[in-house]
Formats: sequence, structure tokens, C-alpha cells
Amino acid sequence: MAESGEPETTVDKREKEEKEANSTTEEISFRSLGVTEVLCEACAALNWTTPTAIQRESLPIALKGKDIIGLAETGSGKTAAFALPILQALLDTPTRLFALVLTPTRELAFQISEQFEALGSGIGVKCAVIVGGVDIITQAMALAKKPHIVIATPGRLVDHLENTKGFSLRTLRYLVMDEADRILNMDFETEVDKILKVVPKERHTYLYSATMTRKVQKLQRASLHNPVKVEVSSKYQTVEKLQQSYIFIPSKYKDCYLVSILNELAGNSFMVFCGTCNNVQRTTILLRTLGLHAVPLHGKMPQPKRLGALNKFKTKSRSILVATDVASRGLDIPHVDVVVNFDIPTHSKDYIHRVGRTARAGRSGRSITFVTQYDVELYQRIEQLIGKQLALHPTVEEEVMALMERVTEAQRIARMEMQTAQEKKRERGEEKGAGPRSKKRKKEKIDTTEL
Ligand SMILES: Nc1ncnc2c1ncn2[C@@H]1O[C@H](COP(=O)(O)OP(=O)(O)OP(=O)(O)O)[C@@H](O)[C@H]1O
Repeated sequence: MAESGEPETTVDKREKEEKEANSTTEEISFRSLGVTEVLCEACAALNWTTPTAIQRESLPIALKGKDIIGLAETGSGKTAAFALPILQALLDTPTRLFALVLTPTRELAFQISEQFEALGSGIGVKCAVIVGGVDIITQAMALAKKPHIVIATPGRLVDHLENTKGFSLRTLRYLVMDEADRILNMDFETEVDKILKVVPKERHTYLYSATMTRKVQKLQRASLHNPVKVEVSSKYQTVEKLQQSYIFIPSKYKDCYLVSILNELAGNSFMVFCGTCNNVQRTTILLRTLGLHAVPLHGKMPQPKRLGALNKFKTKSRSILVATDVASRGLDIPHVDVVVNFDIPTHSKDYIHRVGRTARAGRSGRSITFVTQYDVELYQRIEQLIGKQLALHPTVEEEVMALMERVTEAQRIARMEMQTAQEKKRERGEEKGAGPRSKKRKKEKIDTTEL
């Protein structure tokens, strides 16, 4: 062939190109993986020079039309791993209501839509975000325009499937479950079953997450066709550049230690995770009383406030986001430096997602987990899951205790403000739920309400 002086055939050339492309990781490009020119240009415009590991592994398989179960660490570019093949297929066969992406939280749905729009800017892709807490008529109008891609939380999508005239998913060719283990767990069971009943059986299905259920039964519910499992790491790994530590303290001093750590690491951006909506609210008031720039994010806030809070944090006008697990999955805010697990996560997999809000896309970051006398067992489970022991975050007890007086006063103010807010709510008859809803809306299970 080429060696024997004969001209190189196309096949030879292709083989050579493939060999070269595979010789070192650095040389692999989106183009060599089979991504079409216009989408490669979109990646370049985002300054993505090389595909990430999950993209390298999954793109060629997806472009061959296979179903995929994709498992890779947080912040490793899973969104593009499913968005690029969908956009490429859409380019080949322009079809309205072509793909549906299911996500567990509203904020994540908006973020995924932004990524589809950034990657699909050159091909004029139209997306619609269908989530709870937002005006349903406007959404129905957006669906009537028949977008190419729908990104939705399950509850609100079912509402539209049942009540919005003329809306159906009959033309759907791609279904994605992002944060798939969460989408397939019991909280969304009814909604997901309803959705699966009305989407075509002949379709491509992708499941992606940093943690995946091992229960085959659950995975079977997504009715994949001979899926290929693309697993970039064999264990549940946290990112290498993440410096993880813990502090072991009596429960009654948690507030003091939190304030102390926020002061010690001042100048950084923090995400502080709490176990309940109430504790998010209380902790935010406490921090604000002490002059710290905190905003709350939880599932009982009205949607415009949720987006407002997130925006303030994203644009760095606030440096501390205090949140429930509603913010633990998927949110991509590159400047997060420190994750504080103020309340230890009760499900150890949530730990992986929470700390994954920092050290994203090759950056570094740190996490500090508060462990009290009540949390030892949960803490041990986390260490077991991630397969490593965390370092002890050094603290000077006397310095922390010196804050006691101011913190106690702030706790008192926070308690009072919480009480006043609750009384006001009671007066307005809004004790339960995130706000007034019509009977029909009540039927919709609020996505992630309890978070
Ligand atoms: N090839 C690439 N080169 C550089 N940056 C990239 C590349 N692909 C994606 N990114 C960026 O990496 C960041 C993380 O990507 P993404 O949000 O898709 O992560 P993820 O794997 O879905 O994380 P999580 O498990 O937390 O949801 C984003 O800011 C994205 O723009």
C-alpha cells in the first residue's frame, strides 16, 4: 500500500488519521471523534480545545446511534456528551420536538438549555424550558411553536402532556435523563412512567450522571435498547483537584464554626449546604446579621426568587449561596471555590454531587464537611463510598469561641425573624407550599419541593 509506493487510498488515510488521533489523548479532537464542522466551530467558540474523557468515550458511540449509560465525575462535561450527538442528528434530520431532556431541578433545566443554545447557535436550534413555578400559558405558547429540544422537569412536563392541547411527543427521537439516578428514583416515579408511555419506543435514550443506580430494575424502566455503558471512572470518584476535609465539632457550635470558616477563607465564593429549607433560611439570616453576603436557595422559594438568588451568586454580587440539595446537582458555576457541608448529607451519593459544585472542568477547589456527634455513621458511609479518608481541617478553638457572643445574638435575631415570617405566612393562609396554586397546579407534584 502506501509503504510499497502505491497511492494511499481513502481507507488508508482514514486508518492513518484514526491511528494518529488515538495515539495520544492530546491529539484527539472533536473532529476526529466524528463531530461535524459547524459543531466543532461551536466548541472552539466556547474555548473547548480538546474533548473531555467522557466526551472522548461517548461521542463515537452516540454518533453510531447507540443508547448510552454514561457515568463520569462531576464537572467533566457530560452535558455536551449528550448535546453534541443530538444536535448532529438534528442537523441531519431537522425535526420539531426532536429531543427531550429530563432533569431533576428547574435551575439545571435552564442551564442545559443555555448549553444547547451555545452549541447549536450555528444551526439555529430552538429550545423550550418547561419547569414548575413558571407561568404555564407562556410555556404552552412556547410549546405551540414546536421547539427542537425540550428541557423539562418531570412534573410540569406531565401537566402539559395532559392539559396542553396539541402538544405531544410523538415525533421525539432522543430522550435524555440527566442526573439519571435521581430521575429514576421514587420521587419522580409516576411522572416518568407517564412520560415513557407517550414517547416513541423507536428512539435513542441516554442516561447520564456522576452517580448511577446499580439496580438493573430501575435502569430497565428507561427501556434502553442494548445500551453501551460508558464509565470513565470505575469507582465513585471525586475530582482529583478537589481538596476535601472535615471538622468534628459538637452540634451546638456549628454556627460559630461556620462563621469562623467563612471569615478565615474570606475572598472566596462559597456554597453552604443545609439539610432543610428552614435551616437554609435561618442560616442565611444569621450570616447576613453578621454582615456576611449570603443568599438562600431552596425549593420553597417562589421561582423568580430562586433564579434571582442564583443570579446574584453567579454574577458575584453575593459570595455565599446557602442552599438545600436543590443546588447539589449539575449547577455549573465555575467560580465556586469552597463547598461547606454545614449539615452532612443523609444520602452519601449527594456528597459527591455537592462537593462537585467546585473544582469543575479541571479547576481546583475545596470542601469542608461538618461532622457532629450525631453524624459519625453518615460520615463513615461517605468515606466508604468515595474510597478515601478526608483530612481534618485545622481550627483554633479559642479563636472560634471568641465569636460566640456575636453569633448567639445573631441566632436570636434569626429565630425572631423566622417566627415573624411564619406568623405573616399563617395570616396569609400560605403555611404550606411555595405559594398560591390553583387546584390543577396542586396536582403537579412540585419538582424537588422537599429540597
Ligand atoms: N471539552 C471541554 N473543554 C473544556 N471545557 C468543557 C468541555 N466540555 C465541557 N466543558 C465545560 O465544563 C463545565 C462542566 O460541564 P458540565 O456542566 O457538562 O459537567 P457535568 O459532567 O454535567 O457535571 P455534573 O455531574 O456536576 O452535572 C462546563 O462549564 C462546560 O462548559
